[in-house]
Amino acid sequence: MGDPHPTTPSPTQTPTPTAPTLRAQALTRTFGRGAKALTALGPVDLDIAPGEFTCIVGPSGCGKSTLLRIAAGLLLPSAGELSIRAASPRPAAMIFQDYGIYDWKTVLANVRFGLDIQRVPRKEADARARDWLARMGLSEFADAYPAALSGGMRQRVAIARALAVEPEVLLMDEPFAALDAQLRTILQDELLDLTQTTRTTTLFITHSLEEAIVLGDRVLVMSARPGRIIAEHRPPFPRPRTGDVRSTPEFTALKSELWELLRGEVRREVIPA
Ligand SMILES: Nc1ncnc2c1ncn2[C@@H]1O[C@H](COP(=O)(O)OP(=O)(O)OP(=O)(O)O)[C@@H](O)[C@H]1O
Repeated sequence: MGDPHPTTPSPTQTPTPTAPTLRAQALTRTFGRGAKALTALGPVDLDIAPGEFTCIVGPSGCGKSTLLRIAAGLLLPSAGELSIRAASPRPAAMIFQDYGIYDWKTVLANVRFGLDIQRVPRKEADARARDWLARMGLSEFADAYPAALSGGMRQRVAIARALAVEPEVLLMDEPFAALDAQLRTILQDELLDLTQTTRTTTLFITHSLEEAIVLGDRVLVMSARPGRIIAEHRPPFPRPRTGDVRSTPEFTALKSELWELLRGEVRREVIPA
């Protein structure tokens, strides 16, 4: 049997300049068994370079969350593999659509949560959590409970909590989907600002093409289930960029191009062949 992890690239392969932080190879996930088995994802091959912000768009049910859950280690692949190249044993932090924060903990305790798990000393953890709350404009809510916060503020708490642990990889599953359009735009701009400073390697799932184009170094389009990557685009906006790119003709053109691709896949999902 051949070595599944050859160390020397074959002559036909172009060597990658930098080893990817996240790599998926022939990744597949099936749910259920026998006649009821449903292939949700794959095969997916994907490399994400260090510091790269990759967005994935695709029709509902095409396996986007499944891919992210495998990356987070919450789910095992059925075949293929996904590996994260990182220095720390818990390199990834995840942010969900429904915030995933604890109602019974104060805002400060929520932001400190990941640091407590990492056994960061209390004083340092408090200071780092307060620093992130200040960056997210939430200092005055440190002692409040999440029930007292708006949806946008809760999502800021979730972002602060994820970034406070200084993750090597950030996994975001439609983090702004529950917010209204104006707030969504504001949080997109904030995230743009933050991630351009931290340069955290990010995999971001969204239904919104605008969001993907504003935020992503790369936008990947997935097919209808079982989700495979069918196209890749690089928004032509140099970094650091701002939300102003939304009003450029290039933005509108790319959005139309992506929608043309996606429309076919959404139709396939709604009206299967
Ligand atoms: N634990 C599970 N058991 C059985 N089926 C599952 C499970 N998780 C996901 N699925 C199925 O796998 C498919 C892909 O689901 P997934 O949530 O990954 O899609 P998605 O692209 O994230 O969808 P959406 O955009 O609607 O959130 C769906 O058909 C879903 O019903």
